[in-house]
Amino acid sequence: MLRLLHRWPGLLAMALVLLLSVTGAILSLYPMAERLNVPQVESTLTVADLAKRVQNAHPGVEQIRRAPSGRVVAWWFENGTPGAAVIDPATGAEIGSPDPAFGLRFFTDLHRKLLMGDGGRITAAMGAGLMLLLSASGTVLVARRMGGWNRWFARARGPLSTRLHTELARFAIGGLILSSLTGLWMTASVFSLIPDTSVEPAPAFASASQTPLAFDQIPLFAETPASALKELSFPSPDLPSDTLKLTTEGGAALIDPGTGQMLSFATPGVMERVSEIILMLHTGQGAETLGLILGLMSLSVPVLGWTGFQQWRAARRYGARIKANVKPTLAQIVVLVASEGGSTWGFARTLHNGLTKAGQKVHTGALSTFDPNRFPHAERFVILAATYGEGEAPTAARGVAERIAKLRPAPTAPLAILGFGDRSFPQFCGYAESLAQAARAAGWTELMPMGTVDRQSAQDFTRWSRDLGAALGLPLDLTHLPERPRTETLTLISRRDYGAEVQAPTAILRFALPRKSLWARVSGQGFARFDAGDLIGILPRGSDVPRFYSLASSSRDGFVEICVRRHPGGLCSGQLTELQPGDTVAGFLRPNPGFRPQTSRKPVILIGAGTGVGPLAGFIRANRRRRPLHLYFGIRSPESDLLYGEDFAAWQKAGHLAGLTTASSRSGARHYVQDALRADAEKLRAMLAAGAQIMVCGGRDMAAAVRATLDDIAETAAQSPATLKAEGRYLEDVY
Ligand SMILES: Cc1cc2nc3c(=O)[nH]c(=O)nc-3n(C[C@H](O)[C@H](O)[C@H](O)COP(=O)(O)O)c2cc1C
Repeated sequence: MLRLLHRWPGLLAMALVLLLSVTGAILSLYPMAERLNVPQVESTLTVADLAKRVQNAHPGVEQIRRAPSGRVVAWWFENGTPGAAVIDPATGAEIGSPDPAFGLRFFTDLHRKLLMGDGGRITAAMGAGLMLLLSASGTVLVARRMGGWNRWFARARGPLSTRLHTELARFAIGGLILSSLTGLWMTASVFSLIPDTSVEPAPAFASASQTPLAFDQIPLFAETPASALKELSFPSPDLPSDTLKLTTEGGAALIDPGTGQMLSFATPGVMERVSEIILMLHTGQGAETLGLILGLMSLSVPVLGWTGFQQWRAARRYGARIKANVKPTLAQIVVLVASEGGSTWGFARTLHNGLTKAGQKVHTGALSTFDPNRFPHAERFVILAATYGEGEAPTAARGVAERIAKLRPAPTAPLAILGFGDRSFPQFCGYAESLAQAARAAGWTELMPMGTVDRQSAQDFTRWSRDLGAALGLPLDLTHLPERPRTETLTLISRRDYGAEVQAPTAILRFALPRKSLWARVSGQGFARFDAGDLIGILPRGSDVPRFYSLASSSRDGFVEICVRRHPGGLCSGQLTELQPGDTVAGFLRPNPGFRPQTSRKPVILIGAGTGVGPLAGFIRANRRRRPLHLYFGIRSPESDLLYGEDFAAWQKAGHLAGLTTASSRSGARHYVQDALRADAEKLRAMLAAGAQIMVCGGRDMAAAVRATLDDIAETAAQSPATLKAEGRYLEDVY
């Protein structure tokens, strides 16, 4: 409920809340700028001195006002015309126009009333109300996420967007609550919803017969420092019994200009003082540093909005579809999920529903935010974890195994782990295995031995669910019906064929970008935004199990390109390599952020063989900044399967590709790509010493041979693939 209260106002009113916070942050700069720019009154200057200086310069002075920033403005009426100016209190001379600068007026109007009238004011107030709702619900959610109020300052866990959202919220929430509450108060007072209890001194009349005294003869003027002045009104020359009126923080007094006597006095009421403090807290006038801090806090709103939106999208994709998710603090069984592509969430949902039906209080959430303190009543933990790369964690769960290994004490509730993977990878369920080892290292009790699910096998899952049921003493026998991924239709526009002569029939297939709705474009969903190296899942006809291919293009190229080799008997590769322009396939996008060149100007050594050149070609095509990219490409024969052979010369000419080395295994000297690397050892070492990154894409055997060769070539431990990997400078996309 609380989450909904946080999410929907956030999403619906994002634009309005953003506008208010950014304009608020801009306006917070003005009071400080004003304080720094206007001359301040000397500490010894009295109201009498100031009044005299101004009157000398402008005998027709009607009023002097001093703002909290120290800015003194005088109004006068002389020779039949009114005038006003900012005054230098040291001389009484004019130093500028009192009208606010265009920027200040514009941003104030935008902030207060969206450049409209009362309708804008009410909308802005609604924005402030929503900000208050978001901040208040966010406060409780942060406390919940951290595992209680006493852990408010504990370290935030999880993927970057989640951490950033929590950290910023902790920094800014107090300021946002203050600004929205004070903003609401100010709008309410504009609409007279707050009683005006300002007290005025009782009316009084001056003795009309007396000539006005010099200001320093008036005791109150001589005693009051000019720094305490708020407003001084002079008597109207047309009304002989009119009085002087002096307003300071302490109150307002009416004074007889002829006798210097105070005729009446009023101190401000509680409400008036409260209103003043609220005005100061909201505008920063009179509290400029606080204003700047509040402005800085407001600036966190755009980032909070964006990271919150990212979390909503991630939750919508997976977690939000978990029905009857019990609060973490009340859960008996906690199911934690580490997934990249989302299919493991589908299994988690089946498990969640099965356990709930069996009468358990179950909470299912992402492993990335795991913190045992969030689950004080947990009796059992279950981790469902997919594996990526070479036995590595899905992107969001990186670092969790290391954290688990350091848990002291380990949770008392026993743990069951189920790994999801693919037996054709050498590190089958390698990440789940690392988690199991980490749990052992921490001394976390095992509920049952680790289970595995190969290629999302429903049978494997059912078998494991029975074992889990036995361990929990519950009748579990779960059937998982995989959800068909939501696909889009891709139409082939062109194909280039290679390799038939060397028994490696391969095609570069180029599809048109599917049409995107405006919403998909704005939110970057599906094919709206992707990079070379991301994956496309293709659902072949006759199967609900997707096959993944690395993308050889980015959305900026305006097409979707993949390289496919036809495997004997391969269902998907067979269908793809038979496509003709105009034919369609069903596909969906899966981001692969772990395989991207680092942003830097340093060289990149691209190593690929066969269809593995696809994403590498995509990086080269996208290399508009002409970073030095060196491609080592293993093929069978230059006459037959040199994929992108027609493009390399142009890319080299355009500066997109700095070096190209091919190694052909079925012609001439029978070279493999690792032989080409060995021949270039000197050059490679120099590039690595210059901070180069290595990216390898292709078959598993090729990748292993490349790793071994580079290990041989490395002269120092710092250049070894293991060290480079740990630094994120050695990336592999292997199949
Ligand atoms: C790029 C890529 C790399 C993978 N690497 C491994 C691996 O090293 N070991 C393994 O057992 N499974 C590996 N898999 C298989 C996935 O772990 C498996 O398909 C899992 O069910 C995906 O779950 P998810 O959709 O929840 O992310 C890999 C899959 C892909 C697409």
